[in-house]
Amino acid sequence: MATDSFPDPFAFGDEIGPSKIVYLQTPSVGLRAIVVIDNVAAGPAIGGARMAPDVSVNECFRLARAMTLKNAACGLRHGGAKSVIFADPLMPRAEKEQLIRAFANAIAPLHEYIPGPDMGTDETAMGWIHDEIGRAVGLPAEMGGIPLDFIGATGFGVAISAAVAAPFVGLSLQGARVVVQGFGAVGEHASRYLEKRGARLVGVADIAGAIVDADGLNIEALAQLKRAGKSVSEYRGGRVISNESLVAVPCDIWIPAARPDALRADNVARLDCRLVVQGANVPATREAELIMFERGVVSVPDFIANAGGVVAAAVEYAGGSIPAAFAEIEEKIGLNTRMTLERAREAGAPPVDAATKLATSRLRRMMELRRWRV
Ligand SMILES: NC(=O)C1=CN([C@@H]2O[C@H](COP(=O)(O)OP(=O)(O)OC[C@H]3O[C@@H](n4cnc5c(N)ncnc54)[C@H](OP(=O)(O)O)[C@@H]3O)[C@@H](O)[C@H]2O)C=CC1
Ligand SMILES: O=C(O)CCC(=O)C(=O)O
Repeated sequence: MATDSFPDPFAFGDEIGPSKIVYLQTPSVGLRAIVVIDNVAAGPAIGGARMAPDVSVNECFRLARAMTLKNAACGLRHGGAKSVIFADPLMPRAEKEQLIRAFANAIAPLHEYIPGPDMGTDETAMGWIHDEIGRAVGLPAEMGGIPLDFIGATGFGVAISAAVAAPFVGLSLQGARVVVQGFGAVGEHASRYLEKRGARLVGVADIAGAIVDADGLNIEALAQLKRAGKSVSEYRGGRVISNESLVAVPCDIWIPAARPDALRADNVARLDCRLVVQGANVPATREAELIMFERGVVSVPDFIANAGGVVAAAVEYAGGSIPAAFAEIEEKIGLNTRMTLERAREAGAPPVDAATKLATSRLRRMMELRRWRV
């Protein structure tokens, strides 16, 4: 199927999906977007709408698959999808609103896709989409939504996952040293929730730089810098290091909370920690997972640890409340983290393999119940 100028559109296909890859263009407003609806056996697919200038179809597919596994692992009545709007998220607000509203209209016929916030979009953007087509999650509280990023749903889940995983590496969160790559919605809230449980943040990075302090960084001071549009590397005190060096900062728990493939074959051996809890989506390559396993670093996969946002989104979709969302996140992520690490230990296998089995066995059961399996 592939030609020299166009990739094979079925290259990603396997027994799970994707069910649709849709390219969207509205030239009059400069909209260019891709939606990957991976699998809808469990119900309409929920997945973030990302705004970024540089995401490939392959990356969008990997993100959609992560949503399929995440939603299945959590037993949600939703399939997995992801979308990317190719644009600079820092564009002027009026232009962004026009683009997002155009995106909403372009996805209107894709009834099996429910968009949520992701990197470069937020609850306001979801409000615009809902206003256009009556379908989005992670809505502003004023619209009856659960503002996922404001309440730190994903960061809370990451902290729960870390708390359950810690004893598997003989660690207590009390006094545990934590490094976080990315200080956005996930990174900041994960840092805060872990600090509440006694851990201390000893290293953090954003796009512009990284800062470390073995005695602990002040999270509120870092948050103030970000609110003022500055980099965490402008923090007073501590030591500025390069972004590439963050991976080697001595700590107990290393949390990727930024872009894909942060941990790769060429840098993962530099990790100096016992536990990795994946806040970002697809932050470790397959090779990196295997190297961590060989080196005895326990790695909790993204679709287990970072499900807090989508669990809250599903609760919102079903008409539930913020306290109900927190309770479900704690229960589902705690249980999935424990089952993943126990099964990995029993099988002598990397946690990502145990977690994939856990998610796909639930998914296959749902696929068997659907007519279109035949
Ligand atoms: N928000 C959510 O509920 C969920 C998010 N995720 C995933 O978590 C990750 C982060 O999402 P979210 O926090 O919402 O995104 P945000 O845009 O709020 O934050 C991303 C952070 O990562 C930083 N960053 C980007 N690139 C780099 C880099 N190369 N090195 C270091 N830091 C970098 C950004 O820096 P700067 O501040 O300078 O821009 C920013 O601080 C993504 O992979 C996302 O898909 C997964 C589940 C749910
Ligand atoms: O934003 C949402 O609704 C779902 C969260 C999401 O996209 C993710 O977990 O990556």
